[in-house]
Amino acid sequence: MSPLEPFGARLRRAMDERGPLCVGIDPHASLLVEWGLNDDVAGLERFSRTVVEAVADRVAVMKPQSAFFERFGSRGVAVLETVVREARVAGTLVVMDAKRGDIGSTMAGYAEAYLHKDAPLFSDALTVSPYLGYGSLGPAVGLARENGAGLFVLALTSNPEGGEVQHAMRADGRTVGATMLAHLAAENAGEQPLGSFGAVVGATVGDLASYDLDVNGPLLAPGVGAQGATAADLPRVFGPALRNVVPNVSRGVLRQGPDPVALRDAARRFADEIRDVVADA
Ligand SMILES: O=C(O)c1cc(=O)[nH]c(=O)n1[C@@H]1O[C@H](COP(=O)(O)O)[C@@H](O)[C@H]1O
Repeated sequence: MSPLEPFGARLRRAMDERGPLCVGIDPHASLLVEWGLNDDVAGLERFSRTVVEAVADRVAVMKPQSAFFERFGSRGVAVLETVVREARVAGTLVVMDAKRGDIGSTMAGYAEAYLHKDAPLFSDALTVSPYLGYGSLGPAVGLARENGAGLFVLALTSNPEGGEVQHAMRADGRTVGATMLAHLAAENAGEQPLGSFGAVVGATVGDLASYDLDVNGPLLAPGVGAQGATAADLPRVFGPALRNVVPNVSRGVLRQGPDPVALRDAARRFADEIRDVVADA
């Protein structure tokens, strides 16, 4: 596997081989305690390593949530570096969930931090916020292309508050969320087998019939499990775009720990349910 092979192509293959499930690595303080760990750097490290060892050799994607590592300062970020490296070595693709977004010149710095192949936190893809204007993401798009990485752009997020921004109607009659999807479709035009610039579309957002989800890129769908969505909701939400959906489950799997067998079983149950609904669609 060439490190410069585009993320979209690598993701398509991983989804075909392993199914589309993404397991989140979200070391909430409450989960550390539930697992009998201390809410400290040693607990963070044990938690993350256990999750990686349990599932990284079998799921297509893992998504560490940077916030829960940053909370411990530089030592937490050092753990995050290890998690990213070990998960990638185990054969899964890593989406860094840091939801970065800033004016273009600063965005270039964030891009260097996550999307340059020599960066300590280099990840296969990064979540980014386009709400300083889609064009502000330009440096991240460029560096991702150069390094075979990808982006997941927040379009229609899973939280109930997102609608006030994302469903807002623009003067041209399109919603803000639809505009982000249109930018991504343009970014991915002509890419085979799948573009590298995905959208985040929550599994909880309900009927999206009025949105064109055909962006020729992956759709990261958080919200399954703890936020109330189920695999059975996915066909209704995503319609014909279901084939490109990467459902993320974090707490729904993590709450089954710390037993690695229980974590693996939980991931397999979600993966099986998702595979069945995709096959039936
Ligand atoms: O970008 C994300 O991953 C994301 C976007 C979104 O709209 N909603 C959302 O829940 N997420 C992330 O997905 C994960 C969901 O975790 P669970 O609700 O525990 O499965 C968290 O890390 C969230 O930050």
